[in-house]
Amino acid sequence: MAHVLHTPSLAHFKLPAIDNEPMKSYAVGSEERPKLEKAVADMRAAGPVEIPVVINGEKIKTGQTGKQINPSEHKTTVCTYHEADASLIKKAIDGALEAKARWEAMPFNDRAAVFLKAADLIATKYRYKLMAATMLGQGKNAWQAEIDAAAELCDFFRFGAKYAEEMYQQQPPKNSPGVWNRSEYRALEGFVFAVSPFNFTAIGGNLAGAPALMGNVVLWKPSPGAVYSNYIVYQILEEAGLPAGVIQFVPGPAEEICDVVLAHPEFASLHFTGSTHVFRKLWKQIGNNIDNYKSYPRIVGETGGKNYHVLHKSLDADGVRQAALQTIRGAFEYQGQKCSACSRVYVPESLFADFKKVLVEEHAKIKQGPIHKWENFMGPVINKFAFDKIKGFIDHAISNDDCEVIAGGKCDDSEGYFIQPTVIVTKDKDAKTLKEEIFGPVVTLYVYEDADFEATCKMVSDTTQYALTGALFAKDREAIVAGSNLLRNTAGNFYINDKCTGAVVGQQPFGGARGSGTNDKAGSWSLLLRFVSARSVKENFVEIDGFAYPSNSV
Ligand SMILES: NC(=O)c1ccc[n+]([C@@H]2O[C@H](COP(=O)([O-])OP(=O)(O)OC[C@H]3O[C@@H](n4cnc5c(N)ncnc54)[C@H](O)[C@@H]3O)[C@@H](O)[C@H]2O)c1
Ligand SMILES: N[C@@H](CCC=O)C(=O)O
Repeated sequence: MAHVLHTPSLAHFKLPAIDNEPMKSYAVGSEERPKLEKAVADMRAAGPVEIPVVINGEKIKTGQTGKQINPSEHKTTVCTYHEADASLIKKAIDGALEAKARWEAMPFNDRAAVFLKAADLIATKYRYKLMAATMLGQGKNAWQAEIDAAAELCDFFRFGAKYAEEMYQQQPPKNSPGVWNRSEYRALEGFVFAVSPFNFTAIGGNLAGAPALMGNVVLWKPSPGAVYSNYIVYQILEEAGLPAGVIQFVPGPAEEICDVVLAHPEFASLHFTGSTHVFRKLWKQIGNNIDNYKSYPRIVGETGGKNYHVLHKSLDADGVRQAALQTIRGAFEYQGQKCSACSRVYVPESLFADFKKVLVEEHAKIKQGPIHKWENFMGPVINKFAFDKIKGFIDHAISNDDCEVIAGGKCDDSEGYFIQPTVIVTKDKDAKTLKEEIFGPVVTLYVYEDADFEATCKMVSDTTQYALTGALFAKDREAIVAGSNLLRNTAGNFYINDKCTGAVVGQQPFGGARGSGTNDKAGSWSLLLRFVSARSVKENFVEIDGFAYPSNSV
């Protein structure tokens, strides 16, 4: 059995003050611009790197490899990664369980220090390298890489420590005379399985990092579309002092890995972000294995969205223009590959001509191309599968009499996976592109009669299975109140006169309900609560004279 440390508590430590990581602009002439340019150029010149599986700190080259390509120029490989197979996954689970006793016994300030140091390493020494890997591997431009791989990841680690500290301070409010009541927030028994998506480097770091911060051990299966950046995050945690075995980095074939992990009796929790159908499949698999587990697994999943902007007739000309500009950003930044991306817009008839005019004029100014060309607001979608899927939605709209493509619509995968930002107008409230998640740069507009605002809010609610993000643009305060109420359950993140993307850790805790996930709110205390199992401890200081109650006296 692993030796458990007995560490004296010599003080209650207070974390340093926590704030959002300041964002750099990368404008021409800024200090940071040439540094990032150099990091991207160096990474392109260096060619593909080789990434191992990491188990118990040991870098393992299995010889069974996959590759991550640069979606801006798909002939270029960003990394070749070794894949874990079933026997390595078993080894990873055994090693994690071995590492567990020491890690969960480590004082909180020491665990927190690892993540605070990792955040500082990301903000400084590794900022540009991590951003370059996110740009080249995941097709983000500089600004999108900054808000993800630098700012959000730092925020997840730092605010995570702050929320954990606050959670540990939650103690029973009452003690009867001669009694001391205490609450302990134990790590889960067993291990956590983190399965991360391609689209946010920060999400990968948080899926593995948040449970580990709470004293858990974690198997982290990254997405094939984000292995390079995710491995750098792993290495940063290692450099920050994360003990071997606490997070096992196991890229590889998703289904094979999931089959081994989800069948294991010590499987304690799934921490997933990705598509709704994969999450449901994994949930069913867990359900089917329920008799085999030592504990009831905690299932935490943030999944797809069909996010909306609703405009109200009270907007003036400036308000309409703002709504159009915010729609361009919300729908097309990072090529619409944010779970929060705006995918449908409901516009009152009286505003439609003006809204469409601004939208189409501004759309014509969008520059798209490889992300290492700085003028590009948009880059490629992640891979061939995504390209074909998104093109399928556009082709469907082109061939459908109820739909009109009013901007964009062209797709070109000759060098990279480029899909033009596409605007569709439909007369059909149940159009496919109004209902299904596309996860690409396609937005569908639906025009409603000015008098039908309430019915339209109901339509927004009833059209899809999702409830992730949404925005209401209005000037009239009564309309804002009415719309906010009518749309209450349509979005876990709701915006008033702002786009439906861009949640910031510590400011807008993120997550949706219905088909969009368990809404445990990434970047908040409530997420951390899912990775602990509380123990109530009552200590008694008083002795009793006998077992009988006073009421037994006669
Ligand atoms: N709600 C959120 O916070 C949030 C954030 C980011 C992304 N997303 C969602 O993620 C999706 C896009 O990301 P993606 O393309 O990486 O998602 P995805 O579902 O294809 O992949 C996510 C992870 O699941 C794994 N996976 C894929 N198929 C699997 C299978 N059959 N069995 C087991 N594991 C499997 C992948 O390898 C990856 O690690 C979108 O639906 C988007 O809305 C949601
Ligand atoms: N934090 C992101 C969502 C992450 C999903 O991809 C946002 O709010 O735009």
